Amino acid sequence: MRATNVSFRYRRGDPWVLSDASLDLAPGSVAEITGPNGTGKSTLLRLLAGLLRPVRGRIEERPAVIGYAPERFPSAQPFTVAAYLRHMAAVRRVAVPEELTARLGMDHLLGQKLPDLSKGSAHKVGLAQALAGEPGLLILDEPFAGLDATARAELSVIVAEVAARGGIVVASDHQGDLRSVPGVTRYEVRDGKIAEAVPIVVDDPLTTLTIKLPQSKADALAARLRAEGHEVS
Ligand SMILES: Nc1ncnc2c1ncn2[C@@H]1O[C@H](COP(=O)(O)OP(=O)(O)OP(=O)(O)O)[C@@H](O)[C@H]1O
Repeated sequence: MRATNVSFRYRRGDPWVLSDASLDLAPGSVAEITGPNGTGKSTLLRLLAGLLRPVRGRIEERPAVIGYAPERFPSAQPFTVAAYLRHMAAVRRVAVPEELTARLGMDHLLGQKLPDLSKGSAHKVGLAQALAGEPGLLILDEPFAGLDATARAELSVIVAEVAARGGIVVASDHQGDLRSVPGVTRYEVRDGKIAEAVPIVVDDPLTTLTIKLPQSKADALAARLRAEGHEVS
């Protein structure tokens, strides 16, 4: 799949979010999308998923079965979890993700109404519907946020399985969990472009650094460090 010279802005007169941005994704690849806050990561993911159309440029060879999980699951819908998953599977013409709900530890949620779910549980519903049907393209916006440790570990395994089957996985991931998946390529969205980021050396042991700085500069430094792939809490 290929995005070539893609430019996008939400409205005429708005600043361009992406400008002549290109990205090549081979079958079986896992791409982590990084970048400072508000730089266009979610926009890029929606463009790749086909939910937004480039204003200029083109996206080609997109796999037929696409799974997309947004950063925030829209839980204000009058369905139970089971009914929602059945409905989405029918709309997408894929199988109901029964095995996946067990793997994500959400079988006990199936009878609950979507608006009654906690944020983490609602997030799992979004993931389960995206993972249904063995997607050839899996787009995940901050998939690990709000998940319990067991579900986080299982999701990494599922992502690796999708890639091993030849699927393309593209995800933003502030938490850094995706890096446990072998062969992840990191890309940074910055100034409207997409560039391959410096690879993280997984074997390099992590250390914790305490930094004291003026409060007013903390957010900007945290964003910069996250964009470089560091864990910041
Ligand atoms: N629906 C929308 N309408 C208009 N502008 C939007 C819309 N969604 C996002 N934007 C703008 O597009 C730019 C990129 O936003 P986007 O959400 O893609 O960034 P992001 O890198 O995912 O941010 P974050 O790290 O905070 O999640 C921002 O300036 C944002 O305000």
